[in-house]
Amino acid sequence: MADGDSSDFTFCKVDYAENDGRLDSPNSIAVASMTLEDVAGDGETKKVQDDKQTVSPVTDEKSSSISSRANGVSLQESNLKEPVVPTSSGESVQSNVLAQPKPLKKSAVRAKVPFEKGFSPMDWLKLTRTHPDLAGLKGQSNRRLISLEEVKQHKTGDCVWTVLKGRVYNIGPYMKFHPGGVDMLMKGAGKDCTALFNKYHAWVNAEFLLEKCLVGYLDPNE
Ligand code: HEM
Repeated sequence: MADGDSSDFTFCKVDYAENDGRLDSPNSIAVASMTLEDVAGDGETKKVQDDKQTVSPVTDEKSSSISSRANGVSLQESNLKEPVVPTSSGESVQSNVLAQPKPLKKSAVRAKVPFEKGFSPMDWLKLTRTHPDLAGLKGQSNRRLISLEEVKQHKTGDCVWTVLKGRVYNIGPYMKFHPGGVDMLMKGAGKDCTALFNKYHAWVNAEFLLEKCLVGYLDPNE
């Protein structure tokens, strides 16, 4: 920019001058103010944007407080301290929802373990397509009822059984493919892992992922 040029930027300036010093109701909010002179350097002064651009808040003239007509929420008299919730009868009720935020539910610490080469989710999908008997059924039906006692007896090697949402799976072949690692998956070995599963990733579609690992169903009469 050539000498003598001037530029003046003002961002988000709130004008309280005509507002008796109160902070609840600005009369105008300057969004951006910019004056550029001699932009092209040809001696001709051009005003790119002039004067204060103001956005007036939606104002209730009587009370000069901000009110949102779109959602019917009024901040009148509240001085923005507490949220005001509209009721079905149309009146506004003071709410302390924001004043006392609910404590966040502590979520489980999640840590992904790097995959060994050949053990990515895509490799698992390929394996399930080429090896239909990952459950190790050897011709047995995968619709039979299985007791928890029998599940407990399968905790090692290629035969690691777990119960998930009433189904019994052999998770042995899935071990090295599990994104949470072998150690984590082994916590479900020989027992019902539904609670642990939901704690870490209730959204995971195990029914699909472990389809070929289905051994049977947990006997509900136990
Ligand atoms: C038994 C069937 C299970 C299946 C099919 C399974 C599957 C998965 C899948 C697909 C992910 C990746 C999730 C994502 O990217 O958002 C994952 C991650 C994980 N899983 Fe499992 N899981 C099983 C059981 C368990 C159990 C019993 C535990 C804990 C004891 C566990 C702990 C974790 C952890 C800590 C992660 C890493 C967290 C993350 O994704 O950031 N999983 N599991």
